[in-house]
Amino acid sequence: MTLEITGLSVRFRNEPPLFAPLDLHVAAGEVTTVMGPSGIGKSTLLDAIGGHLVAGFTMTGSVRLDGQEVTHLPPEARRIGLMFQDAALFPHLSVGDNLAFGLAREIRGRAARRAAVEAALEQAGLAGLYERDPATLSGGQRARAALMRTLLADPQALLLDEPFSRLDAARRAAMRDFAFAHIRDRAIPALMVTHDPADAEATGGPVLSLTTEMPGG
Ligand SMILES: Nc1ncnc2c1ncn2[C@@H]1O[C@H](COP(=O)(O)OP(=O)(O)OP(=O)(O)O)[C@@H](O)[C@H]1O
Repeated sequence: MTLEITGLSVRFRNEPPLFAPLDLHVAAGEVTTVMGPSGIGKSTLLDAIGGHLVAGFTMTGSVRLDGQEVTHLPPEARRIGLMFQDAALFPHLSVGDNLAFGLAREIRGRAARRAAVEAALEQAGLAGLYERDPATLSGGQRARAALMRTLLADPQALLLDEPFSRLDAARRAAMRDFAFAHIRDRAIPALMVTHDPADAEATGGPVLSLTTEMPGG
């Protein structure tokens, strides 16, 4: 799976575009880091790619997954996973049911779905916590559960918006390894917004700096 962005720009109402038109190719299993000053439109860029732009914002340009144009598809048809720093688990569902909520529809039947969730919990270092109330998890456990819920939807691409910024240094490194290993294993392209150069370095991938400078201008 590859992610290809061509001439993408976003504006709010009739204001000037947030950033210069963007061309970007993210290879399978690669994480491209998006950096840039506060307010330049990093989160908005991810919203545009995922199809989640809020009212008032419009985009031009195109988003393709494996060569297929998804620009005009609703978010659920794009199958692009989004993980952000405040990703919350549903408080009224157990940890396991939170993950089951994310589970791809292709996995059918109670037993098969339960088994898929148990396996995912184990991979995330959360074995045995299926019935737990999310409120009783540690911050790191919650973050892993939220990331796993996103991964279980079998996304074709992953958008990470400061996913690790609430974690302490040790958990942060562990979560990064966990996330990047999944991205490589599943050979999906990923874009990660971060303010932390250490996050960018850990990806081993390219860094994209959003700017308002127009090319040649
Ligand atoms: N609902 C909204 N209505 C109007 N303007 C908005 C709305 N949401 C965001 N903006 C504006 O759009 C611009 C881009 O915001 P965005 O959150 O994408 O920036 P960012 O680069 O992710 O910033 P940060 O690094 O601070 O998170 C900002 O100027 C912001 O004020």
